[in-house]
Amino acid sequence: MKHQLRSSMSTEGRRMAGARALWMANGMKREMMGKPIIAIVNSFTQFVPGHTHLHEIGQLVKAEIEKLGCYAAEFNTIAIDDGIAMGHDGMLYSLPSRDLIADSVEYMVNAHKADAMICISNCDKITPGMLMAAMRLNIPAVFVSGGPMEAHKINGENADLITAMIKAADASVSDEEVTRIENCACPGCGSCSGMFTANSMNSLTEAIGLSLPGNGTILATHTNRIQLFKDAAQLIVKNAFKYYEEGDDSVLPRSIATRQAFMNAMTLDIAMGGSTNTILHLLAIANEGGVDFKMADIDQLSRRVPCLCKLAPNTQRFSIQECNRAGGILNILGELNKGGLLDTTCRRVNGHTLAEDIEEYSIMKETVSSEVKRIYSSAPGGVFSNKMGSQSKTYDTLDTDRADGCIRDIEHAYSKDGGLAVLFGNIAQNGCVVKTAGVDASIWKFSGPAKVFDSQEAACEGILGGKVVSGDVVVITHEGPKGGPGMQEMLYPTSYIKSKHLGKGCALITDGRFSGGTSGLSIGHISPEAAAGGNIGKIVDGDIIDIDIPNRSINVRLSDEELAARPMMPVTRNRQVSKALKAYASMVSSADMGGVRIID
Ligand SMILES: CC[C@H](C)C(=O)C(=O)O
Ligand SMILES: [Mg+2]
Repeated sequence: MKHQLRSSMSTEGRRMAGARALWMANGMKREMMGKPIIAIVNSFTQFVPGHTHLHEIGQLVKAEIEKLGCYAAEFNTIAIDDGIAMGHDGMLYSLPSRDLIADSVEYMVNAHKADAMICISNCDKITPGMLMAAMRLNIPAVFVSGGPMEAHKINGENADLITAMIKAADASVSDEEVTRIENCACPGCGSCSGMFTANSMNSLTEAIGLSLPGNGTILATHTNRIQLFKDAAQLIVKNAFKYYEEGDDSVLPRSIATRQAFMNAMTLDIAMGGSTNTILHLLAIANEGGVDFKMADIDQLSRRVPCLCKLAPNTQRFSIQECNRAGGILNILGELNKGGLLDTTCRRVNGHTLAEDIEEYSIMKETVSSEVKRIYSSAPGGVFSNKMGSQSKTYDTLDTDRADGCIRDIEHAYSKDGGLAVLFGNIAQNGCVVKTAGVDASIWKFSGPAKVFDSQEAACEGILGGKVVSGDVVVITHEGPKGGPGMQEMLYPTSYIKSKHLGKGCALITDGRFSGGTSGLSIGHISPEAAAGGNIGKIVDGDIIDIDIPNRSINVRLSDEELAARPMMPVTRNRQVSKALKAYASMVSSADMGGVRIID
């Protein structure tokens, strides 16, 4: 049964003459009326290298769509660069911007009754914000991200912005060395080259099935990225007609991003040691679509999914470009499928099932198609460029070494249970998260005295000032979604712990969150947060904290009675919070629900 075009609201009927006049003033041809109007949700900005190359691509997509007879209208969302916003109170705005992006997409698409949308995202909060909007609106949608940044290597090891941050705070490193590293750490456009949050989310979008093969790993500078945009533009038109002309609901985001798809995506996330932010965002995206996907599901998966792929910051040997050479996301999924860990019946935005795409895009088959070789041979250009598709270098061979290559098979897994874990205990009755893939196995069990700080800034000062010593557990409170507000990423304190060469000697726990660039024994998203009365707010210096990743527990060594009798520690910091952020804080949930807005 056909579906009526949403846009008919403003293009049909005598009384909409004014709206039609305005559509034609925008450039719509009269013969386009009565066909789907496609929104191009772009996110170009020159504040973020992951978005600085998106200016022209929106109009290239428009041209591709209009060749097929549909009118396409581009608009832009905001995009915050976490790596620039952090280290000061700019980071308070990062997570709140996710929900602002989701709202801005809803406003534009519903105000103008667009029929379908192609979402051009990339960095940390933009992809999840647009995914939240897609699940909220549930109109035909295709995702295509700006693509990952090339990785700079020094003596075969990754040298990225995390390297720059750690070296810069290490007094033993010269100014010249710091300058040398910062000059090469980010060699142009794209989302920072490790399995940080942006690349984690763009890879998960590919796993969920809302983007095309290669979306998570084809480099931003490669010409194959432009081909991906052209393919996505053609696909959104095809899907819009399937939905409105044929009544085919299978192209809708909620038909694709089902509970099974979320479980597949989380399985991938655990297997690749993705950023812990993905847990926060997947919970929020599922919530928008009414999908039953909770922290308990993540905990259950983390106990049986092996870690099959480690990229920066979990290793300095590989980054996204090497993952692409090993077959990218669909080949990690292929290895997981061999272990029966996926539901491959899930249908994807290209109309295929996951089983079909895993089979078609495997690089381990006898004969690999030229299309598959083209995608996974995309290699770095090796020169600075902030222009999309500025080079077309290729690898001579693909990485099919599943024993010691970038992607492992289950027999050669880094660990039998995954790269992410959920812990519970009297500090986190509703859970907290840790990226196990980034924790040295020697400290999966750790106990030590608390050193408590009620702000990220105070913690940074304490770590750099020598207040934190080997054996300590750094506790950063009142940095949750409500308490911060905005649940800051704690990349600076976790990096400073490394700068002070305490990486294996200290733990850090917080109701805040971590950048995907964080590794080490860093436990975040503690829920309930201190600002919601959580027990983390009762911890004082010297309390013994017991962390046990294998047994999934985190406790302060106090009896229930002692803990209940403890008062909440007062907040001593002096932080100026704007009205906009206070409004956010007044409605936001703790991290265990994804830091979502609670209205009803
Ligand atoms: C590398 C740090 C990056 C900018 C980030 O914020 C993340 O991955 O979340
Ligand atoms: Mg981030």
